[in-house]
Amino acid sequence: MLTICETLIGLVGLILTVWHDVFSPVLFWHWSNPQMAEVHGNIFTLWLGHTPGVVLHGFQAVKDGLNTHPEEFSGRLETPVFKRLGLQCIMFSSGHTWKQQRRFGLMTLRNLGLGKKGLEHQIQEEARHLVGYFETVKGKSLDPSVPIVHAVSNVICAVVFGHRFSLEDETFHRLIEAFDCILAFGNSFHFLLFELLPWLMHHLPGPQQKANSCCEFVRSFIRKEIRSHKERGIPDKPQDFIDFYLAQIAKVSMLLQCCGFKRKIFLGGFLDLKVNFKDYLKNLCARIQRGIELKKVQKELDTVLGPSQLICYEDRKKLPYANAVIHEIQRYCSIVLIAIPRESGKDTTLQGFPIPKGTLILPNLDSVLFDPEKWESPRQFSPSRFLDKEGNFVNREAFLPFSTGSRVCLGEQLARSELFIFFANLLRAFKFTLPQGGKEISTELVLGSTMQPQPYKLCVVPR
Ligand code: HEM
Repeated sequence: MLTICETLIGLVGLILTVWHDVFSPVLFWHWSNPQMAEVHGNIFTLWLGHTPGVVLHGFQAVKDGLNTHPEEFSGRLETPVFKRLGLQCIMFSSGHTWKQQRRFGLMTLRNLGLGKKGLEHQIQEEARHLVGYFETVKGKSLDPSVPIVHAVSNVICAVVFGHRFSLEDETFHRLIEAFDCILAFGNSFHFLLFELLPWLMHHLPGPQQKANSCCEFVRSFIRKEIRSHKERGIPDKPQDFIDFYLAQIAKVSMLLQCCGFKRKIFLGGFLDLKVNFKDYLKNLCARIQRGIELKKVQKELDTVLGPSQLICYEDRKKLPYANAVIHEIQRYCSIVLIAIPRESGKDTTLQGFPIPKGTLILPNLDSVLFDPEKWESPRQFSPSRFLDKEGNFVNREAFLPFSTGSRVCLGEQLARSELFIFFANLLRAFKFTLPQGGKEISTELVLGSTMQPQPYKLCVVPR
């Protein structure tokens, strides 16, 4: 009976939703359209089927919403798809479970050497492999996203599993494909149907079944990794995320069981963030080809760094222009249009507007990165906005690609280090040119859970 009701409610929701055209990716884009805020103000409500969603538009609304209401707006929606696919990871959990996972995640990243030499060494190692790979290609035209995806994925694999994979590894390819498939499903119309008609869609053939089997593949891969960690035993000094996790379970197994702390899912969730980063780096390479003064970055790199000097994150302080270019790319590309939606945990008010418990909160990060109140000519690419008159790097408060508040991106520091070290290594070693007779790289982005460039090819030529 319940499932029939669910289906009927879902159908009504579907009609409403399609009518309002709200859930489709095109409209996802539409919500973030500045004209919506011009008409309705910087805080406005959208009805997503029968759920109210409050969009926070522009720096002030996002900052007020996420920083002054850290507790009230720290929940996530628990949706049928996440439940069925078993995606109860740190990113999508709420309340006590989320707090526990977040504390443990931060502590473990620190223990593994985040902000110290330990994790930086992994990134440098991957940068070395990446440069080595591009050297072997000898300037032939290629899609650079493949080796770049491998490099960033390998950093997170080293953190979680304690080892990297070779570019030829079949399982590694399948793992990356599985994440791509899950993300693609998340952007599809079938995802929407699954949210609205979970019972029906669970039994019908279609992309939802493929996404399910991809989740199962990732889970079984992680199970295997956990098994092999258990077999070799936890070293006195844990080496990776799984070691820390197993050690923690051994210490407080009873407590963890009470909290419903699901290790494999957490790790799965943790892993899937590499996809964000991959899109960003793909974007980075595409944008590099356009009007960016790469030569100026390369001149700065040549002046400050030796040709074979190991590049550290700390070096950004001596490379203000390169640092400014990376920041401006990240602002201008704005790969995460809307931060992962939050859910209000109790009735509250925001800038005088009542926000009832259970409201979906949609912080529009794109509108922050292009807020005309905060950025001069925001639609122009201009690294100098991150430099003062003397050419020193300056931080900008509206630079929030990683969001802000209690659920700010957990991997922010890791991502920043990777971006800087990969970018500096690649630009020191290579110039990037279009293949002869090749098409200009399209600046149209592909809309998805993160924005991606159109497929493209480049020649990576040693300098
Ligand atoms: C350029 C790369 C990245 C960008 C732009 C980015 C951006 C974001 C954003 C916007 C959120 C949502 C925050 C919110 O709900 O307000 C988020 C969440 C998260 N990110 Fe990232 N991220 C990146 C890379 C990474 C990496 C490499 C990791 C891996 C450690 C990571 C781990 C996480 C986690 C665990 C969350 C969920 C935090 C929570 O819900 O408490 N991210 N990220």
